[in-house]
Amino acid sequence: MNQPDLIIIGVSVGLALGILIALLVFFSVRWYKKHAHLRRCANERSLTTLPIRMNGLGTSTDFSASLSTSIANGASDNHRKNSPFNWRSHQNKEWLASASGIPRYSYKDIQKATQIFTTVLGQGSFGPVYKAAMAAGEIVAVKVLASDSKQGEKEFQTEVSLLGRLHHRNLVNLVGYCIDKGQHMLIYEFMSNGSLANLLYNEKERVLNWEERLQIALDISHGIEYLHEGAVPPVIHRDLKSANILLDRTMRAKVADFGLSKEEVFDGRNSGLKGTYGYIDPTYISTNQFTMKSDIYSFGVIIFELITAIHPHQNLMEYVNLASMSADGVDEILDKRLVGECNPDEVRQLANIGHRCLHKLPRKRPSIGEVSQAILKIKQRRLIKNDEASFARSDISRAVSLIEDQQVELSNMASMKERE
Ligand SMILES: Nc1ncnc2c1ncn2[C@@H]1O[C@H](COP(=O)(O)OP(=O)(O)OP(=O)(O)O)[C@@H](O)[C@H]1O
Repeated sequence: MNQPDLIIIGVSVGLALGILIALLVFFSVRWYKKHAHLRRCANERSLTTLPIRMNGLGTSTDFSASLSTSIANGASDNHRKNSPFNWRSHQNKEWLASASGIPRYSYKDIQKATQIFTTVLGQGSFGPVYKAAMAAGEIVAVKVLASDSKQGEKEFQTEVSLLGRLHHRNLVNLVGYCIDKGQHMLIYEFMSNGSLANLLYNEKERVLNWEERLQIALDISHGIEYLHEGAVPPVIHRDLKSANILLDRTMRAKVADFGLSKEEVFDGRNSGLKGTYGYIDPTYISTNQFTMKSDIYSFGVIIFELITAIHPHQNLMEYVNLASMSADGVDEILDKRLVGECNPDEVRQLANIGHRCLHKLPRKRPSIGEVSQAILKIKQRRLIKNDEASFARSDISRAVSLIEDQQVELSNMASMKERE
């Protein structure tokens, strides 16, 4: 072999080696990237997995363990593979729990916090509600879903996943939940002044004054405004009523029970309707279509409850229809306890908003944004009037003190003259 041949062979071998090394590096980088991605995914999954608080002591990850177990079982277990309903519902449950971002408590935690379910705050269609003091000291309300409730599980899932992403100062916030020992519980912030219904209709409660009622109307409309216009996707409450408006210790109102898919209302026939009688939009009854404007209708009913303290089951709508016949008709149905204690113009303005919410045609009802604006205007007008009145008051007092000063000066001058 001559020298040029040797050079060609050397260069070829070198090139082949170079290509081999480049390929090796390329495939190593790909392998590394793929594994790094898988590791990241695994980390992300464990980050969104909720820890379970065990008796307030530390945390346990048996929930994430059960998640990975169920995934592994889902892949290997033929029975589960062949029954997609079971598998999907199980997977869904875990996803809801981990995606909601809300603390999960054990049954023991709740048992201890409620002192073995002793203080009952009330009873709803889902089951009893108890007062509880959590390990960290916060007072909460625990709603125990009745185990015989047909839709309990579904409502539970709906509410946990929904509430996990809905937060507003005029909504009753979900602060925890419990799925343990076959029990499902929802843990809410405690609303120490109970429901609006109780405050309006329980004679033992103190009377809500007009300012408070106006503020409550505004708070409710802000809560609904968040559900209709702030939440993505928007949320229709479907069961707005005074029993679902709760008040905190400063009498600020919050909307409760949103996201609960109610059982059908039973009216002697299988109507298929959801909601509470007295608050249901008549258009929904005839079309079976529930829209945001159906929530507006229910809010209209609540507005008239605030004005009259007459319960919808006590012919409220008949009184409201009569009142709508004249501009000052609402004066006749105003809560007797407010007569002489509030500005009749403000009552009429709020009633006017209420009438618009109750319009027979849903498209003629205002949006919740418009309702909030209109209620806010009533409050603003009052503030302006109060300011004007206080300015006028201060003007008068300034004039009086000026006259008094002048009188003192005159009498001083008179006494000086006398002395001269
Ligand atoms: N977060 C809370 N803080 C204080 N009390 C509460 C709280 N949640 C509920 N309650 C009390 O428990 C009662 C029952 O509430 P729940 O929401 O279960 O039923 P409801 O709204 O009255 O009726 P339904 O379930 O038929 O709509 C309420 O009227 C209220 O007195």
